[in-house]
Amino acid sequence: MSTAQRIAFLKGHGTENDFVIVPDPDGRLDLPAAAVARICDRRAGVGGDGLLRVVRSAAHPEARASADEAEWFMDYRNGDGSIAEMCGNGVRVFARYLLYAGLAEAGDIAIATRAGVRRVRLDRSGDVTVSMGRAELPEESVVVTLDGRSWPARNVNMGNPHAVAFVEDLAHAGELRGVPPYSPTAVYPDGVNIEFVVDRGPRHVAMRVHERGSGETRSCGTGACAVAVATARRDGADPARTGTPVTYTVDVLGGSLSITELPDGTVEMTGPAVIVAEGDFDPDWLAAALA
Ligand SMILES: N[C@@H](CCC[C@H](N)C(=O)O)C(=O)O
Repeated sequence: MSTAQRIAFLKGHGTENDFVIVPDPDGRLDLPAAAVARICDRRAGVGGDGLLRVVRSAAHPEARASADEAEWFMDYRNGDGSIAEMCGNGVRVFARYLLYAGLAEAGDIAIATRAGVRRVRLDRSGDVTVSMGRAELPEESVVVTLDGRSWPARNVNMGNPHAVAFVEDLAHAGELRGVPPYSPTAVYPDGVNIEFVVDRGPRHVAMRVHERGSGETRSCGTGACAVAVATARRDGADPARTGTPVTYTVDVLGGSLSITELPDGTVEMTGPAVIVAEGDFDPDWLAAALA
């Protein structure tokens, strides 16, 4: 057994969008993209759709300015190691971890992300609610193509980019092995998360998602918010105009999320967040992954 210092990790998920959580309060760990991809590898690593590094805002250059408002920064990485601005399921799991580790109290927790500070409400058990900020709906949109069929997709930004396509049948989405082609690609210079959506009933939809940097996942929180807002506009609902909140249930492969758009334009997401396991990286394995 190596005598090198052991680094802890945990595993968690939110509606089966799963994450490796790496506590690094003082921001000492340098995690290059290749190391993150190795850790998230489902065969050769711990396995996960993404990685959540838990860093004190004061110890991270991208979050230092938010340190007075939010003690902790969610350094989110996709499964391929790329950096994303925001992760909706991730921020619920991140908050659950803070409580689990005794780093925060139940109630309201502010968490710094690359998309800004997000406020999270949670108790010792039960669902977690996050104020996800406002959805932006840029005019430029794309056409998404899959298995020889094409659909227009609504452009929604939840801090990260989404293209929401309403389809007749989720089976049309096949296995979503690669990035579904979209055009014009210039609309999303940094890539995009693509949601395929069907109606399930009044204010109730189901989606599948191909995530930028992770492939098809069983859930995407920011994607579910984007879907709820795009569906509301399609249905002629706009809380900012009517003053009435609108709630959609969004089914994902890994469960269900409740998304409410409020009259002030902000979006609230409620769903589960689970810590599954904790352990240590083998120091030699980690050293090789970091090399
Ligand atoms: N699964 C996440 C989104 C993670 C980031 C995304 N893949 C991106 O690159 O923007 C969620 O729950 O929101």
